[in-house]
Amino acid sequence: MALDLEQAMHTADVLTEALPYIQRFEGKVMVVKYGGNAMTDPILESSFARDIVMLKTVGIHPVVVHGGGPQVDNLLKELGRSSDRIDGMRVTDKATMDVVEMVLGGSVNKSIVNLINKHGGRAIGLTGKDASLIRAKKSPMSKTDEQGNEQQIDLGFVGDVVSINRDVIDLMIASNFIPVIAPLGVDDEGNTYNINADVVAGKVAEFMLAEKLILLTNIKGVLDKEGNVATGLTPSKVDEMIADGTISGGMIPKISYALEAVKNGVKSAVIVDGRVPHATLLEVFTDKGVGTLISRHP
Ligand SMILES: Nc1ncnc2c1ncn2[C@@H]1O[C@H](COP(=O)(O)OP(=O)(O)O)[C@@H](O)[C@H]1O
Ligand SMILES: CC(=O)N[C@@H](CCC(=O)OP(=O)(O)O)C(=O)O
Repeated sequence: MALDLEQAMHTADVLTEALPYIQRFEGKVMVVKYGGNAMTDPILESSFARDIVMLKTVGIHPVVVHGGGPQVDNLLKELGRSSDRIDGMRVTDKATMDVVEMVLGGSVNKSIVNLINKHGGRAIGLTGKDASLIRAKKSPMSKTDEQGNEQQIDLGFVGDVVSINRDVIDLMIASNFIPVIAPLGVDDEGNTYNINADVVAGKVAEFMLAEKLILLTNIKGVLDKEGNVATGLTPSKVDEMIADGTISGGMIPKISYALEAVKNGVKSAVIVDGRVPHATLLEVFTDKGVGTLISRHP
């Protein structure tokens, strides 16, 4: 009996600790990017879905943007195909684009929607093509070779975000739905583009002037040369870390677009370990949020 009371007091403490955060964030938009690498375990998937439902229930407006890179890799492999990545971007030819659309706009999007709804949320899945939510253009890319010459790289159907039609998201929020967005975009000619999910999350956060951008991934945060979680990152420090190879691969778009989102009006962005159960709740409702924080007011 005494133990039960102790447990109940602990629960009361936890709820009380959350109160100022609930009050502060009520009515605010939070964009949560759910990376394919964080979708690995059914327990973690459920804890993610419950966190999103919890945010909505206390009056915050979560907007989910998801990835699914490893899931695309799996289907490509089953089909006997593969694709290269350059600085975290998948080189996407027409046949790869079809697979990307099938996986991100299909199975991955629907399973996240299903999971959130199973936990009592009202999620609606959409891709950037629905109501032209994500206007895109072909992404130009260049890289400096070992001789110091700039080389143009053709990434195929990889897109950059031109604009986000926030009316669509506002409408869903106003009707109490949780938007779950797959990172596909469309241009004026109707071409479909594969866009890195971190880029889409950063841009959605920017266009929504979100309170927070939470990027869930499979590592503790941005690691410095010594392997410690880096904090207080500035654009020039990040450029330095990319140039010397400390930041590479999928971390390049993640940190770059998180910085850009904050520069363009998002209050804070945080790169957190999605392998920790309830990583989103910890980040939003406690002081114990961990990972790499980028904020306008350090
Ligand atoms: N400096 C760094 N700090 C942390 N992770 C890094 C760094 N440089 C490269 N990475 C790689 O970036 C990965 C996260 O990016 P990515 O695989 O695209 O994840 P997600 O699927 O969550 O978007 C990490 O697992 C790690 O391998
Ligand atoms: C252009 C590009 O790289 N697009 C990504 C989109 C999915 C994604 O970003 O998934 P994660 O967040 O799980 O890495 C891809 O094709 O893998």
